Amino acid sequence: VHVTIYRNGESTDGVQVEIKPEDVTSGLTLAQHLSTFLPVDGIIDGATNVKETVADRVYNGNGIIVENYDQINENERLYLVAPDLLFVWPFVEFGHKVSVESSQSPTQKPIVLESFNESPRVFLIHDLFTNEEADGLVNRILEIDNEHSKLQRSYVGHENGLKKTSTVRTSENAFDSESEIAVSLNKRAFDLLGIGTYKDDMADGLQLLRYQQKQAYIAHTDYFGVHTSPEWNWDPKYGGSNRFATVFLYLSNVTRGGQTVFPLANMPEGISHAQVPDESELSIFEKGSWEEDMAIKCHTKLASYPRKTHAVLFYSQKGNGALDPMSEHGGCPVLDGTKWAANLWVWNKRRYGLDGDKISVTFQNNFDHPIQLFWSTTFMQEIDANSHAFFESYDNHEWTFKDLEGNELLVHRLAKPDGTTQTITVPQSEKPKDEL
Ligand SMILES: O=C(O)CCC(=O)C(=O)O
Ligand SMILES: [Fe+2]
Repeated sequence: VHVTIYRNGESTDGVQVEIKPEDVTSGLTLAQHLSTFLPVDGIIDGATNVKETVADRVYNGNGIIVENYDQINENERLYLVAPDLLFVWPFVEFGHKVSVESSQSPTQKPIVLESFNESPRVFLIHDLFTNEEADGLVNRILEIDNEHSKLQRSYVGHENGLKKTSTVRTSENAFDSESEIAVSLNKRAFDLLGIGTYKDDMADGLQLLRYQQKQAYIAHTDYFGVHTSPEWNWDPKYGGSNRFATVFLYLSNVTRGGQTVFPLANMPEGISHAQVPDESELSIFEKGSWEEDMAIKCHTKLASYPRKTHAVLFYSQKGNGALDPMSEHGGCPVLDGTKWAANLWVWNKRRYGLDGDKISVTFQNNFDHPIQLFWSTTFMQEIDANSHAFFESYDNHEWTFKDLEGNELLVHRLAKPDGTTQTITVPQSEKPKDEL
C-alpha cells in the first residue's frame, strides 16, 4: 500500500512511502521502518543531549495505533510518534472531522472532533456530553457548602500565609473529582485524545467555573513555565511532566461575551465574530482596564463561542514534546448573562503535586531572634523567636532558614522517607547517640 507519513501532530512535510507486508511484523517494526524515511523529533536526553529519532508507534488518521498490514488503507495518512510522547491530533484542514468511539459516551454516539485552527491547535468537540450532564455538574457544585470545595473566587498563591484572590482571574471555581459525571468525563477526555486508557495521575480533576457579568480570565497558558520549581522537571521535551491538553466544556449558554480567545491567532477565514462591543457596552468596565481591552480582542482574534454542550480541545504541547506558547488563551469577559464552564486538564505523564508526595511540615525556630523562611528562593514568612510556622509541601522541595541579615542558617530538602509529617528545627539539635 501507498501512504503518506507525517511526524506526530503534523499536516505538512509528509513523505510518500510504499509499505509491504513484511515491513509490518508488529506495530513497533513498522514504526522503526518508517522512521528511516522520516526521522522523528523526539525527546532529548538531558544528560547526553541526544534526541530520539526513531518512532515506536504509528497512528492512523482516526487516532488508532497501526499494528498489522491489513489495517492500512491505500493513500491514507499515518503519523509517527516517538517513545514517551503522546499522540497529538493533526489539523489536516479547516473543518476536517474525525469520529471517536468512547465506551463512556452517554448518547452512544461517537464524539466528533472538528479541526478549527492549526497553530495553536484547536478542535471543536461535538457530542462529548449531554445537556443533562451539564445541569448535573452545575447543580452539584451549587449544593456544596463545604468551605474548601465550594465555589469560590480563584486564588493566585499566598501572601503572608493568607490566600490572595486573583485580580486577573475574577471568576469563581470549584473542583469536582468524584462525581460520576466528572469521572466519566475524565475517561471520555482520554478516549477523545487517543492516548490510551484513563490514568488518574495524569488528570487534575474537573474544575468548574462560573463567570458573572464583567468577570474574566486574562490570557495565559495552561502549562507551567519550565522554571516553576526546581525539584520537578517541567519540560516535556526533556522527559518532564506538564499540562498537555485542555478539554474545555461549556455548561451554559451566554447572552453576550464569554468566548475562549486565543489572542496570538486570527479567526479562520470566513468565520465571523459577533459584533464588537460598542462604547455603551464597554462602559461596564473601568476605562483602560485589561477587561475592556480583552473584550475587544475577544471579538477580533481566534475565539470559540460558548454554547451549552459544546466543548473545545486545545494543546499546550506539540507532537514533538515542545511546550506551545501559541496556546495562550483567556476567558473573555461576560458582557451579559452567566457563563458556566469546566476545565479538564490532561498531563503528558504523572502530574505534579499528588497527595502521595505531600509532606506537612512544621518549621520550628528555637533561636531567641526571629528568622526568615524561604521555599526555594521565594520568601514565605518570618518566624518569631521560639515560634513556628506550618506549611504543606512536597517531596524534594527545598526550604531555607535565614537570619534577618540574610545569612543562611539551614538548607533542608524534604524527603518522603522521613515521613509525611515532619518538624524541621533550627538550630538543629544534636541527636542523642542512644536514639539510634
Ligand atoms: O473561560 C474560558 O473560556 C477559559 C478559561 C481558562 O482558560 C482556564 O480556566 O484556564
Ligand atoms: Fe486556561
